[in-house]
Amino acid sequence: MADAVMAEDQKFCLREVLDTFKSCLSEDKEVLIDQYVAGWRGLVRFMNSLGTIFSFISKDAVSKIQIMVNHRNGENGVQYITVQSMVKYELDNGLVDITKRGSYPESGCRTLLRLHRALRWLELFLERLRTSAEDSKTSVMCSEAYNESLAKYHPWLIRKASNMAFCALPGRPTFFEVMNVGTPEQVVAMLGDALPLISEVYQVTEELYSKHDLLDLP
Ligand SMILES: CCCCCCCCCCCCC/C=C/[C@@H](O)[C@H](COP(=O)(O)O)NC(=O)CCCCCCCCCCCCCCC
Repeated sequence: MADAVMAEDQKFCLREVLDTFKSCLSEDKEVLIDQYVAGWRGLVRFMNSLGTIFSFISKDAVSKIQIMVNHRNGENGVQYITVQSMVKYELDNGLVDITKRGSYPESGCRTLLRLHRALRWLELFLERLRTSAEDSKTSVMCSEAYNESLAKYHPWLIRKASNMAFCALPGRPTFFEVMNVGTPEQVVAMLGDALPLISEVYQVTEELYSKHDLLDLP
């Protein structure tokens, strides 16, 4: 059993996780929810391997992932194949709380919006990692990326807890090792490959949400 767990762990490689995000866009640029959710699952697994101090973050991410999986497995699962079809279905059927929280606290639209905002954090953080010098601090890169993105949607206590957790991040060399991608040069190259795709997934979602006025869903 222990061996099986070890083998599982050894297989873990951040390249595969980021590749999942690459596979999120369909040919006609729709965002595929199964792949999007699989990408987040992989990232959460990576975060868990960094220590239990991140478990309050991973709990929230896991619960949002689970809400999306439940929509996909529900009787209207086919409506949730892409973010585009989900938005249309939920809006057409009045399944979204638009101005204040009410009957639909677990709508796909508001849940995915939270992950979407976190994707912006990821994009900013990975870009900082990619261009960082050897002696740069991951905690600083992480909190700068956070302050420019997710922080503005979080209350004071969450911001405080998040910034404390970031301080527990390992230094750049160890962080790169845990990514299990290869040499630092290979990590940087991999990030350079993955980032444009992550950024495109973010942009496509952002434009869709903006077009339907969904960027502030409660
Ligand atoms: C590697 C370091 C990990 C840093 C993670 C940075 C993100 C910090 C997010 C802090 C969230 C704190 C938990 C609570 C959040 C909720 O209040 C809040 C609002 O939800 P509500 O409207 O339902 O109430 N939720 C959210 O904003 C969604 C947060 C989702 C966070 C997903 C984080 C996954 C991190 C994956 C890290 C992978 C790093 C890979 C780098 C090579």
